[in-house]
Amino acid sequence: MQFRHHICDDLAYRLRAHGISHPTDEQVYDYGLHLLDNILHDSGRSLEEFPPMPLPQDDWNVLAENPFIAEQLNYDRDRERVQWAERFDQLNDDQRHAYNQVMVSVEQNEGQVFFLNGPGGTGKTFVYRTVCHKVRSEGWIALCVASSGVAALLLKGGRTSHSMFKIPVQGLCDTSTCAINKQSRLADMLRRVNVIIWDEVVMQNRFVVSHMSICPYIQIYYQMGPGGCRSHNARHL
Ligand SMILES: Nc1ncnc2c1ncn2[C@@H]1O[C@H](COP(=O)(O)OP(=O)(O)OP(=O)(O)O)[C@@H](O)[C@H]1O
Repeated sequence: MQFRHHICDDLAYRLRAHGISHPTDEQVYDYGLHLLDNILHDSGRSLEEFPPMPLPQDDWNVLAENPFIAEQLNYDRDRERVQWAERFDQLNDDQRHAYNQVMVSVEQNEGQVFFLNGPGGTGKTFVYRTVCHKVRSEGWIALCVASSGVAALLLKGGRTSHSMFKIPVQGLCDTSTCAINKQSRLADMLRRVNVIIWDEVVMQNRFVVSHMSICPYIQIYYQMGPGGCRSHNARHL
């Protein structure tokens, strides 16, 4: 109670951004408790386990959307559509073949895994950007990850795969698991993903690749970059 004013000092602003034009102090503190509870839920705990902490009284879920989902949907769909159309018209035959294979799987929710392989500068990035624009123009989620921070910088909305999927950094083996609680907001977002584009996947430890391809959260990922990666259930393009 003693520190609540300091902990919640930016929440009045956030509530105003959500349409509550004059939030009372009680609303601000209650919203703060709700956010604390959300953070604890991400690690499988809850405020109820920490008496005498008060519990939130209002249902703030209707107000506070999942920030992971909001981030992935925060694209201007009309702009994405225009960018998709520009690129789609320019695809050459091979690129169009790869694009069509992936988009059929995405649209029909087939959950296939593809590897796109080719020499440097042959237009692999061009294809996956076209896929991304199409998916985002439909209001769907395209996750872009890369095995290195530098490669992730080149992707729109890109993150490193370790950061996105909480992949263990050390001691990877065939029983390793990603540190994602299935009740977390990150897991909720992953369950809604339509396509995952994974640049430079061949740089990844083989246990990461084989586990992600059977992970129930993941419907599809789509590898770009030179190299000869193989997987029993991947289609090579
Ligand atoms: N169909 C196309 N029409 C016009 N420009 C294209 C087309 N395909 C690729 N390009 C251009 O060619 C250049 C190289 O393409 P891109 O970066 O997609 O290759 P890449 O295979 O991903 O290369 P790397 O393996 O080095 O990452 C880029 O400037 C891209 O805009």
